[in-house]
Amino acid sequence: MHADLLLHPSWILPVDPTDSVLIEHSLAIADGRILALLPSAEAREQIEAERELDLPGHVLIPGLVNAHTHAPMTLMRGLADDLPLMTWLNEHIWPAERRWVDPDFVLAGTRLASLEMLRGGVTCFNDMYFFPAVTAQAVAEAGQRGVIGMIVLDFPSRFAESAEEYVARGLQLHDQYRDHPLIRIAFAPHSPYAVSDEPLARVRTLADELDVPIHVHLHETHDEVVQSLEAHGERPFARFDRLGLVGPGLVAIHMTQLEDGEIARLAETGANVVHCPESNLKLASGFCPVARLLEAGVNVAIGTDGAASNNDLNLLGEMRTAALLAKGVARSASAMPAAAALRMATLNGARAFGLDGEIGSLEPGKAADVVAVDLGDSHTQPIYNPVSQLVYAAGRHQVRQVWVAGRQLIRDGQPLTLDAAAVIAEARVWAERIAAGEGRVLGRG
Ligand SMILES: CSC[C@H]1O[C@@H](n2cnc3c(O)ncnc32)[C@H](O)[C@@H]1O
Ligand SMILES: [Zn+2]
Repeated sequence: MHADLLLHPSWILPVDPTDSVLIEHSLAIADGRILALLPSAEAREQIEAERELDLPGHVLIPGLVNAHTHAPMTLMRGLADDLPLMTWLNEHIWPAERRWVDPDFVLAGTRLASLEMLRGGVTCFNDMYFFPAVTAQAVAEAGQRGVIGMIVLDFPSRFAESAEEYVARGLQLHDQYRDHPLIRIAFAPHSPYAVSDEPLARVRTLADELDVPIHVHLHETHDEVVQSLEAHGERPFARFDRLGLVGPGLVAIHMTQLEDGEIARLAETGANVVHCPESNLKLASGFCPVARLLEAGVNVAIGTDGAASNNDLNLLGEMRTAALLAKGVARSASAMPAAAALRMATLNGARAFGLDGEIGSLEPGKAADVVAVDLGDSHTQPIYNPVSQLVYAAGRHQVRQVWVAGRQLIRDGQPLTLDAAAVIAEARVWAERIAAGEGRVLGRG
């Protein structure tokens, strides 16, 4: 057999149905896809590779999938902290976005986000933000994978005047990326409180026609549910169900407020939930009942949310928070084992966007989105169990090598497709502009 690249790590966590831990196995890549996983002794004998890479002390995992973020908001990291959701949004973030967000902001912010995520082993992310064509362009240029949202809101922004215009601009984006190998387009109506029934019904019809997922903030806080009961006489999830939006294409972000009947309905319709534990904790939004959702058979993925409410895009850290929080919420130490957290951050994320045939696990035939994490650091020693070390002890600086579709994007921790110094300098220019406009003082950092 001929391969372009043959990797020899100490462990491979393929994220297969039995949560295997492969020791002394190798992974072969050819034409951007995984060719084989096999014992290293056999691989060295049977596979003729253009390049071989010994990775002693490293664990290979599938590329991480950040299932919900707002990439350009890296430029608003730390702009407004320690506030509840609606104060944070209405009094700080939305006014700042009205003032600052334009295509250049989105380009600089997405590049900063891509750099952060790639260095942390995130090979694919699902995004919702203004000027999504600019996000898509930046992600494609970085060689990363992205699911980019056709956003819909009732209110105007610099991007669009009306719900109809948001939809029209989204459809143009969908056309533009119809055949792109790395970019997928999904609908992303913001939330039940920012999008009215008519555009939601249109989104549902178009999503069915185009066969794309619908990604939405849903049941993020208790106040959202109360407000919906006052305005519509029903809970937001019931309203979405009435409008025909609840099904396998629904990707519901947050879901901190759930009744038993709603969990059953999510399970029976095959809808997906994205858990954003750190954003929910920081905004004090509530706790997603992840263990109950998993037990009911709901597909649950993990997202960071934006860098203005987290405040990082560290999915390795998010897995740890998700696993620890699930145990606390369920009062059960086995509520989310380490392997379940890894599955949620990889295969479940892929599945939420219909990408599980292509990415999310290390299987022959799938795209070679692969991450090597060095567990040789003092704080991940000794290694009784690499899954445990990865989820409970490792830091993202231990991500050393990253490939997307077989192309290396991070080598020895350094980006190959992004100029880190230029990306940081560009972000700094934006920070100076925003700080000056908002009457804030920046240090030299
Ligand atoms: C339509 S562009 C995305 C929009 O969402 C805002 N946003 C960021 N984080 C959250 C969150 O946790 N809940 C609701 N809305 C959020 C972002 O600032 C953009 O305006
Ligand atoms: Zn969000």
